[in-house]
Amino acid sequence: MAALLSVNLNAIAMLRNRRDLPWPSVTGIGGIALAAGASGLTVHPRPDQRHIRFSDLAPIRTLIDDLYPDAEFNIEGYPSEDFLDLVERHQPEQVTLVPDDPAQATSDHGWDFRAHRAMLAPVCKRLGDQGYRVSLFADGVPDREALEIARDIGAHRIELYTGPYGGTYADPDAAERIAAELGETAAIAIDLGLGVNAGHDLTVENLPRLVRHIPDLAEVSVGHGLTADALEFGMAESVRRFRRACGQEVE
Ligand SMILES: CC(=O)[C@@H](O)[C@H](O)COP(=O)(O)O
Ligand SMILES: NCC(=O)COP(=O)(O)O
Repeated sequence: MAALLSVNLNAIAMLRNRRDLPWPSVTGIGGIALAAGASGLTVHPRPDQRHIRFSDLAPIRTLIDDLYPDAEFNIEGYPSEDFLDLVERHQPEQVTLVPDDPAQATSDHGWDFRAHRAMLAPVCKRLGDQGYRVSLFADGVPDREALEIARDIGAHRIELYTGPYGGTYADPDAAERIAAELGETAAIAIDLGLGVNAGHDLTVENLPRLVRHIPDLAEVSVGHGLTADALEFGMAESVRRFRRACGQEVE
């Protein structure tokens, strides 16, 4: 089955936060994404709320419950007590735990499962006992023993960190090498009974190669690249709409 697409709304929230105005509407754009067939919405609220605000979560939950009950809400973040509280108040279908430092500009690595086993195990149990699907952010390194730890502490899935793969946009040989390694890692995870998601810097251009290497990829979450794509492919229509608003005759 083809990988599902969860649309990450962080970039939309960041654009909204430039002004003290309610647009672009994070929930509104989320609704457009779901109406177009996205299987879910992803948010990665950070402690400083620099893009997703904690107050964005309730309307997204309501949007899905009221209009798209088959869609999934995926909340990502570092498992601080505040984050876990946010998750438990908004009940996403999936929680993706990411080893982010609050000062980090964006996510740039997966968990060190050996070093963080003791911290992650009770968190995975707490979330798993409440019925959440738990996904752990993982580097694309085919390290079976590390992935066994992820499985043993109760993760249902891993999310492969694809930042290094996204960085190879000008180097097809490197893209092929990294995609093969991600594929090898995914195959081990699947063999261990874990589902495999992927995300970070994915684009229309780099997704086909990735899915060739990970035929059983469950889900990708995409924000930055998808927002850039929406701007590029939506800009012409917006210019026509604004020209009409200016009183111009537009073909
Ligand atoms: C875990 C991951 O790769 C994404 O959620 C990414 O961290 C998005 O966060 P930013 O939008 O802050 O870059
Ligand atoms: N979970 C990863 C994710 O949502 C990726 O976001 P982006 O790098 O596409 O902005």
